[in-house]
Amino acid sequence: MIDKKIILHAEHVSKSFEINKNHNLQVLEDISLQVYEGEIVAFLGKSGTGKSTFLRILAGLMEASSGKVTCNGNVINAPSRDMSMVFQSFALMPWLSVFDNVAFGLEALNYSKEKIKSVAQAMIDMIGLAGYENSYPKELSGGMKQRVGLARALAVEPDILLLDEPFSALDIYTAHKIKTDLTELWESRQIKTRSMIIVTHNVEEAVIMSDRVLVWDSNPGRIAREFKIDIPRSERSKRSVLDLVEEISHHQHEQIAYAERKRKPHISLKK
Ligand SMILES: Nc1ncnc2c1ncn2[C@@H]1O[C@H](COP(=O)(O)OP(=O)(O)OP(=O)(O)O)[C@@H](O)[C@H]1O
Repeated sequence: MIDKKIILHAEHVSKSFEINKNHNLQVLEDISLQVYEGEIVAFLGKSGTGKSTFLRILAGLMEASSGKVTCNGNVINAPSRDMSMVFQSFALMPWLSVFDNVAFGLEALNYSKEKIKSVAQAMIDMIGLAGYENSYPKELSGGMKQRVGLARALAVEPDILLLDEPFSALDIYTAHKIKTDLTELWESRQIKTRSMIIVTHNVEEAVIMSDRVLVWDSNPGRIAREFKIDIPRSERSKRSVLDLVEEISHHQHEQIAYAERKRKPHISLKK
């Protein structure tokens, strides 16, 4: 068996926030994760399980309380050019045109003006925004804004793309189209990204897009279970993944029911 290369490695990551002098909220507890070259990993879980917090720690946007993250063997304690992030809220700069939003990250890479221009234009064409170079975010639909977010993140050719609920603000048709485009770019290797992590609440999205679904549990947040998706991506359709979607949804319902039972006081009715 050929050993797969680990690109991103989190070791025993915990995080707590100080709520007040007497109270720390433990959001993540002892999370370890290895992300390999060539895979898409989905984080699936209900709200508040700490998925976004963990993603921010992986991206170097937030410090862990304990534990360590390395990307390509380098310790992450600040944003790294090996990783880019795509946000649910798009996080575009409203005062910049589509072209300048996409070119923004390239300017930090000390590329020549010509190279910035050609890379940004190639990315705009690839992601389906040709003709909108001079538009401003306020003139775009949600789907187009997220295409700009993706083009900006991909332009710097990150090894890892981190996607924090990238489709949840979009209508289902637009979301479906962008997901399909992104997975096609990934499958055909038109993008140089070697791994992706996608945070989602949507079981079907996780199963259709990823190679591994990691189901999160809360209080404190942790990875509770892993489901491997062995169906080739090109053969995945709503029908072919139905059993897996049902199995994962069933697991999630059991998790929620168990948490509810723990939360509620036991009531016994005596005659
Ligand atoms: N800066 C912060 N200070 C205090 N608490 C925080 C902070 N950031 C996150 N939290 C808390 O950490 C917990 C996990 O939040 P997080 O956003 O990581 O969860 P999530 O699983 O991504 O949820 P969602 O799917 O709704 O985005 C929540 O209880 C949240 O209130």
